[in-house]
Amino acid sequence: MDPIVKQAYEAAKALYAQHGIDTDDVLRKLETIKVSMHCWQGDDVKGFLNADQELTGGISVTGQYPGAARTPEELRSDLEKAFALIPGKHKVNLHAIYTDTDEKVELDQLEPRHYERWVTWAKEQGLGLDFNPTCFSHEKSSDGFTLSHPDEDIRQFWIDHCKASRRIGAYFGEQLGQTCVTNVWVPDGFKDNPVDRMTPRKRLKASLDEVFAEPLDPSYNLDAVESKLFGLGSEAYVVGSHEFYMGYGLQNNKLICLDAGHFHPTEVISNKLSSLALFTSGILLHVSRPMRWDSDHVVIMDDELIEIGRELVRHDLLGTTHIGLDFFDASINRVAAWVVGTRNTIKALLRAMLEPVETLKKLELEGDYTSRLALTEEFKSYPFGAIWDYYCEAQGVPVREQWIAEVKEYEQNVLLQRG
Ligand SMILES: C[C@H](O)[C@H](O)[C@@H](O)C(=O)CO
Ligand SMILES: [Mn+2]
Repeated sequence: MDPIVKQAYEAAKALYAQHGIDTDDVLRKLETIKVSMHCWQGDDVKGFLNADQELTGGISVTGQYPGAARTPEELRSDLEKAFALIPGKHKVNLHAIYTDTDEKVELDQLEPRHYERWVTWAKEQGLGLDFNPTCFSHEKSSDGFTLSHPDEDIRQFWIDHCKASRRIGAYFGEQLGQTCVTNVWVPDGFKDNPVDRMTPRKRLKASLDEVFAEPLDPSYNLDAVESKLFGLGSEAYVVGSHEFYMGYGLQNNKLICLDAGHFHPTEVISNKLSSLALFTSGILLHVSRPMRWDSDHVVIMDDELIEIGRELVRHDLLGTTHIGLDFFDASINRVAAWVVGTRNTIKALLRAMLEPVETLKKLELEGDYTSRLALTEEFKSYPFGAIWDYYCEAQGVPVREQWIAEVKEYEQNVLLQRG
């Protein structure tokens, strides 16, 4: 252990102890928290099934940074590099288009065997896997509709794809001994004001009922549904709105996925957790960073990330909340994007765990808002960085910015060789 890191930790530990916070305990708890790192940051949401297809569904990746993964092997190598720079053991979130198979297979025909190599790798790496049907970047979604499509055959195709996806999720869970969260997001919506807002929602509801009809062991697979306010090309109306999925999820005991970029620009998901948690058995988060729109920027330590961490910690929601990441930036090194976003998400949880929550709650209850504000502000400059550095060192990953040199070396030796 680096003596400077150790010394700084001991000094910080003593400061936190004055407020009854046991930093060793905090780090033991932090170690148990898994973040689901999304595979699609590694190749700009292309996947391997129909890699030539244009990215559709109202999402967009901008940037030309070299080195995107072109094969499952390359993507796994990049993920391994990122995980080597992130403390803790985590999960990888796969989209259906990230098959690893020599077969040419359609989305509605997918089977667990098309992901066997991912499972073998996840076992070797001690990682969990999550899953998502891919209801975009396909000729059958070219007019912007999938599970709510008016054409029965097309709708059935997407229903069958989502059913297949749940079985793949259950296979992941059973094989890896870690529950897989399979998250359904569909882009369906209208660019301009619709006349009939209700009928597409009726069709989406009926489709979901079919998708979820098969009972699966919840210790293997948990279903989630993800809403959205608008997308590129669905600015006026999205079928799967927040109200739609909140209703559907509550009525059908599904995890409700809150994506930080899927609401009005000033609306935050942190403020939703304490309400939803009262009525759901669990929540899925897509931690992202919308900039003026659902831009999916890399997650930074901004006010909203700090607040998400606080809500999860203060209300003891870590046991029932599945934390996933969802951003894609092709203008910077993609491995670095993962590392920055994932380290920040874990660090935000640590920051929240290092706050004197009981004292603050007591002050609030007593109506001493002056002390509540003053103490909250003072804690912003408490030395959580020293605890973080110690955690990184203890977990065998680079301390502070030392990881940047490793990414640069990997870029030279691996990413730039991809042409
Ligand atoms: C690629 C993901 O499925 C996608 O980002 C989805 O989760 C989403 O947030 C769409 O805006
Ligand atoms: Mn999302």
